[in-house]
Amino acid sequence: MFVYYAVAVVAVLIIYYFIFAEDRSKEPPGPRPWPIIGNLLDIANASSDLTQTFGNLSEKYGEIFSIKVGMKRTVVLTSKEAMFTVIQHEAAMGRDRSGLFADRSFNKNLGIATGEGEIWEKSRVWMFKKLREYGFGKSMEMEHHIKDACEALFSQIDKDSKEHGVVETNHIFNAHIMTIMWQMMFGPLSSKDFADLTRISASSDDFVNSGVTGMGIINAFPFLRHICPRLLKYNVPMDFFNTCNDIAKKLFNEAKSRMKDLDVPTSLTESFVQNCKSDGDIIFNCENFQIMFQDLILGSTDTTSSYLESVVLYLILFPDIQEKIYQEILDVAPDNRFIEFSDRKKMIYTQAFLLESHRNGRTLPNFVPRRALYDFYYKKYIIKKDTMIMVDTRLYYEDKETWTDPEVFRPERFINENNEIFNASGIINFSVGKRNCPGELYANVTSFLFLTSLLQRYKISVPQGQPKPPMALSAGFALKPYPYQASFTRRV
Ligand code: HEM
Repeated sequence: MFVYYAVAVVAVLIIYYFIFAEDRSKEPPGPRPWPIIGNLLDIANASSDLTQTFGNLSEKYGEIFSIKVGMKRTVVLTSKEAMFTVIQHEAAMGRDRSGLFADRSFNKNLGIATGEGEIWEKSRVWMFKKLREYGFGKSMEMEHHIKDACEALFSQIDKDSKEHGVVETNHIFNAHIMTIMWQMMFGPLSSKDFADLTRISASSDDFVNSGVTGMGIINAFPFLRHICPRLLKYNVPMDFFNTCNDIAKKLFNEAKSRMKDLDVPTSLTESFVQNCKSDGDIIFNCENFQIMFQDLILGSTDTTSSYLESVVLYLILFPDIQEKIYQEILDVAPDNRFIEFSDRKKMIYTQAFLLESHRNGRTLPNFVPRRALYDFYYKKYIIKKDTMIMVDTRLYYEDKETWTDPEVFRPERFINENNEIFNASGIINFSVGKRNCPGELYANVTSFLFLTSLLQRYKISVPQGQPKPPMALSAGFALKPYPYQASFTRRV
């Protein structure tokens, strides 16, 4: 009996596949999707590596192609022209708000990273304007927090070096980087804050370590998270989101009770609370605050930390390059003073190294998926309402016409004959347009200061007797090196 049912189901699927499949002739080309599973077989067959898969499909179908990820109609953009044109289109300002994305925000349109329309726009503008008042981007104030974070990192490196002779670099930056955003949101760190930071940091590490397979399946088939949550490790990201939400709610309520006795807010959170005047306000309410807190903590921490892990990897893989940066540091600060962000103008090679690290590290190669808010066209192709829009930056960064020798790690490609930085705009890791990454400056200041203060203090190398770690990167929430160890030898 079972065999008859199975044959009948297969027959229906084949009839659907060849006869009833919808007309997609005006959409970007791509492999024909199967009912229910879409193109998951093409994706799985092509390669286990998503960016490789997208590259293979792009070779066959061009700079823009269609796939169905489960039931979700998706277009993938692989050329700079396609990315820049589509991503900046007003119709492409939506986000995927199904499955995990919906669950993380109480099934509501909230926050910056997954919010849409008025809520997104107003939340983003308010948050980043206010952050600037509390130090964000203002060189000296933010540098002060970064300097403290570097000191804490050095203590950890010294301790690990003393105890083990080497340092495990996996996640070494995360907790320290989190403290920078924390202080801009809540003010100076207290001992209570350290307990919260440790909780968030631990659950964020679990989230990032849990891998992307389960989340990819949930993304393709959101209903499966209710059927087999444990198998798909659905609890791991949800633990992280719930931990963030609990802590944000607690801090919101604490600020609320403080504001009863205060006229002038002393932190961003108090400022937010002061604006919460009416219950129905769509921006100034506790739930929107909780989601914005998640956006900032997750948005600023894992990205910048993964990028810095790549930076340290390139330093140990290319000791000559490390030495050149160190010489530049000595030229600018022979007395070993703390290097400031304004010093970067005199540190052309260091800047070029950081750009080349972005080109190789890519960090968020698929950006954050967008959703088409209405039908629109790219060249002759229609991108229909509710289509997911993804990018893949690898082909662009490996394009020989653009980069001549993309396979070589060569900071000099960003320096012109007048010893000035050249083609910095070739780095597109922070995306473009009005929904680009609002944390670009923060990431650049943080990575510049972490790099220079690390090299002022240590010579970093592959531990003696160990093979060089691979340059290939591992995919997770962000792209980062496979775990590796490094020796940190004190210079001063
Ligand atoms: C190396 C570090 C970073 C990289 C490579 C990176 C990259 C990105 C990318 C590609 C997007 C998606 C933009 C789009 O949809 O077009 C994004 C969004 C976002 N990033 Fe970053 N980011 C980094 C650091 C940061 C930092 C430090 C912060 C916070 C200060 C931050 C906060 C955000 C937020 C809130 C969004 C959502 C923006 C929106 O939807 O309007 N990011 N980031």
